[in-house]
Amino acid sequence: MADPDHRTDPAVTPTTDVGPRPDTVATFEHGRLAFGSRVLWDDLNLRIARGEFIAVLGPNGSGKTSFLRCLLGQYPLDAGTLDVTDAIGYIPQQHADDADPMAMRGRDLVGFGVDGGRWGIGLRGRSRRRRLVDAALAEVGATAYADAPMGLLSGGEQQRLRVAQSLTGDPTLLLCDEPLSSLDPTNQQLVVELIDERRRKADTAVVFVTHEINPILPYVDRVLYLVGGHFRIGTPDEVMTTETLSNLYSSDVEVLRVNGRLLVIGGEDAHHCDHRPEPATATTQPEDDGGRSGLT
Ligand SMILES: Nc1ncnc2c1ncn2[C@@H]1O[C@H](COP(=O)(O)OP(=O)(O)OP(=O)(O)O)[C@@H](O)[C@H]1O
Repeated sequence: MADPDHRTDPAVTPTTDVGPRPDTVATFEHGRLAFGSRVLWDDLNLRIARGEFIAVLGPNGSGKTSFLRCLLGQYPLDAGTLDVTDAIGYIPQQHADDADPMAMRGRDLVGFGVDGGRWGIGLRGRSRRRRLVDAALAEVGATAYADAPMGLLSGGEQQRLRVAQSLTGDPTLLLCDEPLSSLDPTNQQLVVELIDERRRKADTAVVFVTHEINPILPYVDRVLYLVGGHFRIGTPDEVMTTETLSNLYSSDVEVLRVNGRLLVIGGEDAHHCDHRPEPATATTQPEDDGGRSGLT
């Protein structure tokens, strides 16, 4: 967790602890990712511990999926280092499935997690595959409909199968890219509980990209909030405040707590400044920015 010595702003954790630790699944040190002149983040120092639940928040285009892609090894950092476990499970955005939903059964989808969809695996491979698929289906309670075509299943059942697919490799780090979108509140709750159960049972770290923090708020240890090349890291109580988000968005944002839920007013509108770097303002950092600005 936070190293008090690195704190420049008592409200947030700007630069989290760095250095090797056995209970760590990923460590960014001075990480920077940019596409051309567009900097998504710079000087990112973040250690993700076993069993930790991290929510990645931010407006469209702020770099949430790119953050997952870095962890998956698909996007190399432009500067700094990333040390990450290779035992990673991944729940992609729902529309990422490209197979015919009526031609594919649930267990086929889960099997892709074992062999990536390769054909021609030998007999020994097949029995191992079946064992891993059955175990993953049981872990998420999806055995009963594993042989039905995906296209006949509800959104919640389909998402359960995607969670199963992500667990076949026994991950120590589970990356979730908006797994709740297009689910109703009941199924959102079921899927979050499933993911959190895995976290608790196997001490698997969870990095959860979402536009809506409320369904996961009770489970979240820390938030990584990305906006237009800036970021904040800290507990929900530290980051999800009027002061911190107004500072991050460089505009008025109000955070209200209503019946245990967070209501953020203004942030989504403000995000459209994410192309804001201009020569005159790009190098101007808020006083408490602690060097976390990604603007160059
Ligand atoms: N391979 C790439 N090459 C160039 N630009 C890219 C690439 N990948 C992402 N980007 C750009 O980086 C920015 C961040 O994209 P990313 O998909 O990470 O955002 P996001 O926060 O996940 O957005 P959303 O909430 O809409 O899913 C976008 O402007 C996107 O166009």
